[in-house]
Amino acid sequence: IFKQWFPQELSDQIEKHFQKLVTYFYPYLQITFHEYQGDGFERSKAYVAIERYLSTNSANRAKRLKANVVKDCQSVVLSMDDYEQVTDEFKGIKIWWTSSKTIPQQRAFFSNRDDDEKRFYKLTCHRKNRDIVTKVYLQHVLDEGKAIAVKTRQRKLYTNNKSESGGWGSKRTMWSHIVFEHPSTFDTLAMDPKKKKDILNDLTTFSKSKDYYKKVGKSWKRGYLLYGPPGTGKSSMIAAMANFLEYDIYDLELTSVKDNTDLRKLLIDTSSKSIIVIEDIDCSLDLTGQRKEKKDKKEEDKEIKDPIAKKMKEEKENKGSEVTLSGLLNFIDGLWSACGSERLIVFTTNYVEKLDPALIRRGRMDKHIEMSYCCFESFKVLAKNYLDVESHEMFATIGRLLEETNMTPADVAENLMPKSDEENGEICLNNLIKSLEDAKQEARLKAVEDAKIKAEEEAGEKNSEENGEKVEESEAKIDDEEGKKDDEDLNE
Ligand SMILES: Nc1ncnc2c1ncn2[C@@H]1O[C@H](COP(=O)(O)OP(=O)(O)OP(=O)(O)O)[C@@H](O)[C@H]1O
Ligand SMILES: [Mg+2]
Repeated sequence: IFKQWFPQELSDQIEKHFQKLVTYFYPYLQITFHEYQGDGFERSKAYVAIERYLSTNSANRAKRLKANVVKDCQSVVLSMDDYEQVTDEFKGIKIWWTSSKTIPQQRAFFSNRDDDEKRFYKLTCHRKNRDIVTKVYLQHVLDEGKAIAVKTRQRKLYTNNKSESGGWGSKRTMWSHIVFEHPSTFDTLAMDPKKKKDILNDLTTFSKSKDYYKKVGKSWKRGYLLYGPPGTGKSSMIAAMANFLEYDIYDLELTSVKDNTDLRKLLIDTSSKSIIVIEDIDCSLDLTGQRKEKKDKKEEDKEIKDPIAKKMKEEKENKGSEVTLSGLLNFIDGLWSACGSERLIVFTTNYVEKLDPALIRRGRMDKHIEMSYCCFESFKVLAKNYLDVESHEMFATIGRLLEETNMTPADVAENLMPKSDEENGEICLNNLIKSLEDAKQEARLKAVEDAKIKAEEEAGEKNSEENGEKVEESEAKIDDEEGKKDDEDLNE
């Protein structure tokens, strides 16, 4: 009726003034957050954060909920259904959140598609609280939402794809991942309790030190070197660290990285809140022997005359990695390593003495952790985890034997694990004592054998020295005699 009686221009004017009048008396402020901003294909980060915030803080008060199964994640996130309203309170201020959507008018009547619907959240609050809501409350919502997202996300275990001669194609990504579900935690990890506490403190301090790192002018990362014999729990420790800090893991396979440039690209493509792991760093690449290798190569090339064989050899060599020690040093502590934040870099090795000192200096590898053979304290943790036994009369014997022999936690754990339904704690502890005694006996025999070999070697050396002296003497004798003969010849 309104449109019929008034001409278009006039009705526009009236509507404009009416709106003005309403805003003049309307005491509320409204802010909308759209799911997609502009032409973006990516969901707005603010929208996602608000969704998470509302789903945990207010969704239980809403009457109609919507379930979203988060992508490649098995958990269900409940959020407010469309056109639902919830109330939130912040420092005594009331804030209303409404979820809503706009539907394009031209949409075909029979169309079921909802991808052109535009969802948004609308915040309503009193105008007098404008400052506190826009400056403090919104920041609080976004931070909370982000923190909830981090807590509920599925953590991932990444590994690098092999880089090909042309680099990674546009479609292929540098890292592939699976969901990270390792059950190892610091509770299940058997090691000296003091050392464990020290590591836990170190990790907690690191994760809270964002501002401190900024203040001292360091990028927010920390290097750990885990070293020790095989089976002492280095890999388990990495998993425990990731579970404790709720970080992702990037397991870097150095031999599949073509060169230093690719190594740098991989680094840039890692996210924050992650652990970058290089396992068995001493075996991954012959980082120190590169120069020597090249010299040898020249000599070998001279020897290989057959052109086909030579070409095949060259091709084989080219396939290998060209990552150098300096490339790796820069990866850990160079300018590029400052991109991203909150990252741990962990190296593991069985032979720490083989590593280049530059690689493990403080600043690159800040904390060196030795994972050693099983001690009595570690055994107690394993006994509790594997057998639910906290004390037993056999513990004293085991403690003594562990001091006398070296056995890795992996071996101890294997002995403690029941192999059938009939095996109870006592049988398993007996098994452990038996294998500890065997190991002790074996070690003793080996020591005797080693001593024997050493003695033989020393005796051999002595003999050869004596022989050498004898040879020299006889050579001198021969020389003398020959000299005399020559003199006689000359005289004749
Ligand atoms: N300290 C430990 N606490 C608990 N379990 C352990 C410990 N050390 C080893 N284990 C057990 O032994 C197995 C092997 O351990 P892990 O793979 O962590 O050893 P590692 O030090 O990484 O060995 P490697 O040097 O050969 O890689 C694990 O599955 C774990 O169950
Ligand atoms: Mg390992």
